[in-house]
Amino acid sequence: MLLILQLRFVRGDQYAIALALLDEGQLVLGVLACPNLPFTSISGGNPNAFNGEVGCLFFSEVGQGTYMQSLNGSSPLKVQVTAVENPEEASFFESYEAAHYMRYLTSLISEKLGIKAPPVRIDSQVKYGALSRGDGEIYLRFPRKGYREKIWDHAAGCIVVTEAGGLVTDAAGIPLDFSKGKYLDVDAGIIVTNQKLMPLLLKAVRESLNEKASSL
Ligand SMILES: Nc1ncnc2c1ncn2[C@@H]1O[C@H](COP(=O)(O)O)[C@@H](OP(=O)(O)O)[C@H]1O
Ligand SMILES: [Mg+2]
Repeated sequence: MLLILQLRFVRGDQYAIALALLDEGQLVLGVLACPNLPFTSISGGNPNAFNGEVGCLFFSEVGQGTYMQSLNGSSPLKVQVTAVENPEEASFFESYEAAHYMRYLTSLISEKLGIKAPPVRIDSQVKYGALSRGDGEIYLRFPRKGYREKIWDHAAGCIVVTEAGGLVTDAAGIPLDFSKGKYLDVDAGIIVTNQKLMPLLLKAVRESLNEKASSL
C-alpha cells in the first residue's frame, strides 16, 4: 500500500492539498482540499475574483462516488461531472502556468472541437475538483517535451473525477496507470472529460497531434 501526499502553495491563487491511497497500484481513495476554490460553481467566471465562501473538500472512495463539502464543515454533497454532449457548449481547463504546457496545442484542440468559451486557467489539482462538480467539461494537459508526470500530481484528482463519472486518460485514451512507481508513463499528455465527450475529444487530440507532427 502506498500513501501519496502533495502539498502545493501558489501565488495566492488556487492550490490543493492532495492525498491518495493506492492498493497494489490501484487507486482506492482520494481527498482533495482546495482552500481558495469558491464553494459555488466557477463556471463562466474567474475563480480568483469571487466574493462568496471559498474552501472545498472533495473526497472519493472507489465505487462510492465523489462528495464535496465546504472546508468549514458543511454536509457532504454528491457531485457529478456534467452531461454536456455538444463540444460547442463545453469549456476547458488548463494550467495557469504557461511554462507547464503547450498552449498552441490546447488551443488547436479546442478550435477543432468548436469550443467557444475561453480557457479557464487554474493552478494545481483544483482543476480536477472543479471538473468533478461540473464547473467545466474538459481538462487538457500537454506538457512540453521531456517532462515526466508524477503520480502525486494526478492520483487524488483522477479518482475524484472518475468517481464523479468522468474519464482520465492519456492522449491515446489509455487510463492512467498508477502502478509503475513515481512516474506516469503517458502518451503525449493527459485528457479529462465526461464519457459523452471523450470520443470527440480523442479525435480532436489525435488530429491535433498529427498536425503538430507533420509541421515539424
Ligand atoms: N514543466 C512542467 N510541465 C508540466 N508540469 C509541471 C512542470 N513543472 C512542474 N510541473 C508539475 O505540475 C504541477 C502543477 O500543475 P499545474 O500546471 O496543473 O498547475 C506542479 O506542482 P508543484 O508546483 O506543486 O510542484 C509540478 O509538479
Ligand atoms: Mg509538486
